[in-house]
Amino acid sequence: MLERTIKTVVEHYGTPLYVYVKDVIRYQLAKVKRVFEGVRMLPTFACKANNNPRLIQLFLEEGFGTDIVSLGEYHASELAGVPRERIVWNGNGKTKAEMGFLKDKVGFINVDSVEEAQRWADFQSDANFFIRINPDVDPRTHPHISTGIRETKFGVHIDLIDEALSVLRKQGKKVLGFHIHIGSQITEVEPFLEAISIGVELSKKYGFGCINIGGGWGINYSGKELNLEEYRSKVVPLFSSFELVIIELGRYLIGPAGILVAKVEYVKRTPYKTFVVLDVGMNALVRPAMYGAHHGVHVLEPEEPWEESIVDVVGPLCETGDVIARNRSIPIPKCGSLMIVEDVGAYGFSMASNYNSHPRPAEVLIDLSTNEIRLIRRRESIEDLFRNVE
Ligand SMILES: Cc1ncc(COP(=O)(O)O)c(C=O)c1O
Ligand SMILES: N[C@@H](CCCC[NH3+])C(=O)O
Repeated sequence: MLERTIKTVVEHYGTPLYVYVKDVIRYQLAKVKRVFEGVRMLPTFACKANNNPRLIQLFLEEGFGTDIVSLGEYHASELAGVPRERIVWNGNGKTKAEMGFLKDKVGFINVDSVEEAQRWADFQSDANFFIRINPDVDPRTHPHISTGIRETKFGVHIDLIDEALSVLRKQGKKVLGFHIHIGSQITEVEPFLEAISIGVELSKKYGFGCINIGGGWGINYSGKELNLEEYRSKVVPLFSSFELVIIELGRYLIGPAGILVAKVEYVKRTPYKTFVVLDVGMNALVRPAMYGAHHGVHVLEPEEPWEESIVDVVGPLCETGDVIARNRSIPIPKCGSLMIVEDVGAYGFSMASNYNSHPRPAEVLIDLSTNEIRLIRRRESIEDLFRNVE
């Protein structure tokens, strides 16, 4: 059924195309809600994973707010209609211009350093402040997306908490608690348990009844994902005495709901290797090139006779690293047929670029239960690329 819908959608909107499946979003949301049953919380969606306001709206309808890191993400939240009291502002490099603009437009501000705390002296704000701590816990994920070990640029070292707190309090800022976010695509419960336990102990020591536990839940790209039963049984009991627990999930909510639909231009055979050449590459999906990330690929129409080969699935860009999938055993696709790249709902479109002057793909939201198909971002045009040229 999904395949038939995809063909219909492509007839209307062409390729390359990001397609999000509402039914999967609902499924992910239900799983998250089940984990936190009985906990007093503010769940937020991390807009950096996907900034489409029409998707943010789906989370808003389910009681979510947003985690933002820029004026652009604030604007995405505003377009979606997210109320101030549900917006959490993160970032290790908040500019004074951003501080002046956002100081009374967000409900929560996570302060990343003593130096940032000092900069807040220039601004009045009645927002709720949290101090992001660096718990020095290894999340056992890709080094580029590991944020909670002491070598990374994020968070206040535990020895500097008193200083950050006193700087903010002297300014009359309302400090409600600690924020902990140790990284992304974390598939083991232990690092969460370790880091959040540190946050909980510190909250007790400082008398805080609120805590922000960040995001980072890992999804199943290639066999392993975070075990939510284990998370519920080991981590959630830590929250029993808190009056507010904030979470900032991105990937878990939207990652599995997105696919990238590409067209197979042709199959190139050399004496050494076979390449499936798509009409899209690292310009629309940079994760494989950037992190060596694995995304499942699915051939809709195999060549006859059916022949499985080991191939590299590549894009059209002038970069050797422009690879979507490396050394995969898949059926050889028919030229001109469609190929699907899986689990790209998070950090797919939001990290897409115009490299080699390719316009970014369109985005479509589909609901398999009602057959509803909705274009939620039109394809960029060549004119869009040069709109700002003077
Ligand atoms: C502060 C903060 N919160 C939340 C997130 C969302 O992370 P994820 O998409 O892994 O849930 C990130 C990204 O890692 C982040 O930096
Ligand atoms: N961009 C990363 C996730 C980074 C999370 C940001 N704090 C990825 O694609 O996996």
